[in-house]
Amino acid sequence: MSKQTTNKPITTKIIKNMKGAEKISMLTAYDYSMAKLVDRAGIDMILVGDSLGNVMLGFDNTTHVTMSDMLHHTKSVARGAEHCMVVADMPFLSCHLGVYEAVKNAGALISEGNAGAVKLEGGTEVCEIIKAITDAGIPVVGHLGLTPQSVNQLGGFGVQAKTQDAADKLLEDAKAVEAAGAFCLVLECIPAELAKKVTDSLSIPTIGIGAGSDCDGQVLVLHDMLGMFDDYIPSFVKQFAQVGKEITAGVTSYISEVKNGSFPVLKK
Ligand SMILES: Nc1nc(=O)c2c([nH]1)NC[C@@H]1CN(c3ccc(C(=O)N[C@@H](CCC(=O)O)C(=O)O)cc3)CN21
Ligand SMILES: CC(C)C(=O)C(=O)O
Ligand SMILES: [Mg+2]
Repeated sequence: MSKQTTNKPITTKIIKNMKGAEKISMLTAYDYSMAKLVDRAGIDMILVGDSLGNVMLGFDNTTHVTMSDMLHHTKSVARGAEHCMVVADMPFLSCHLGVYEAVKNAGALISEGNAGAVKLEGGTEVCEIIKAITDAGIPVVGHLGLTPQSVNQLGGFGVQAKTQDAADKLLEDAKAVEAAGAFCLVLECIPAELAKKVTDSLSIPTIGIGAGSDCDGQVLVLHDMLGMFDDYIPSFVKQFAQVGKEITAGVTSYISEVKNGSFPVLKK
C-alpha cells in the first residue's frame, strides 16, 4: 500500500462501534516521525491539532494557524500513520466564510493532506457546515466546550459550561452536531458530570480532554503527555514520560563530547 493512501484500516465505522465496547485512544501529532512512533504504539486516532500553533510554531493561541500550516503538517503525519485514523483540525475561519469555502477547505485536508476526517469547533451555529462537509463524503468530528479558536471571546482557557443554562446549551449543541452528521465529538474542559450526561445522550462516541473519565475516549496533546515542556502545562495533563529532560540530557552530552574532543572517536 502506498504511503500516500488515506485508506487506513481504522474507519469511522470502527470508531463508532467502539462506543460502549472499548475506550478510544487519541493523541495529537504534527509530523512524520512522531506520527510513526504514535501509530506504531497502537493509537486509534491521531489528531493533527491546530494546537500545532502552540507546540510547533510557538504562538500563544490557535487563531494564528492557517490552512497552509494545516496542510503542511497533515501531509507529514499521513505519511507516518499506517494504521490509525488521521483527523485534521479545520483552522481558524476556515469554515466561517460560507459553505463553499468550508467544503473546499475540508476537501483539501482530505485530498491534499491525506487526512481521513476533519474536526471543527462549534455547535448549532456550525451545523449547516458540518452537514455540507458530511454530504461531500468527508467524515466530521465535532468539538464543544472549550473551543480555543474563540479564546478572544471566551476570555481564557478555563472550564466551560459551569452554569445550568450553559450545560443545557452544550447538551443541545451536542445533539445538533450529531444530527448534522458528525461521527464523533471532542469535549474539552467541561465538568465530568456534564461530559457523562452528553456521552449517555449521544449514539456517537465522545472523546474527552479535561472532561473526566466517562467519555468514550480520551485525547491529549502529545508534547504535553510526553513531558516535552517543563514550564506551564494544563492541570488535566498527566505526563506519561519525561522526554524533554531526556532530549536536553542527550544534547548536553553531545555538546560536551564535541567540546572536549571525545566525539567522534577516530577509527584506525
Ligand atoms: N500544549 C497544548 N495543550 C493543549 O491541551 C492545548 C493547546 N496546547 N493548544 C490548544 C488548546 C488550548 N488548550 C488549553 C490551554 C490552556 C489551558 C489552561 O491553561 N487551563 C488551566 C486553567 C486556566 C483557567 O482556569 O483560566 C488549567 O489549569 O488547566 C487549558 C487548555 C487545550 N489545547
Ligand atoms: C486539544 C485538541 C482537542 C485540539 O483540538 C488540538 O490539539 O488542537
Ligand atoms: Mg484544535
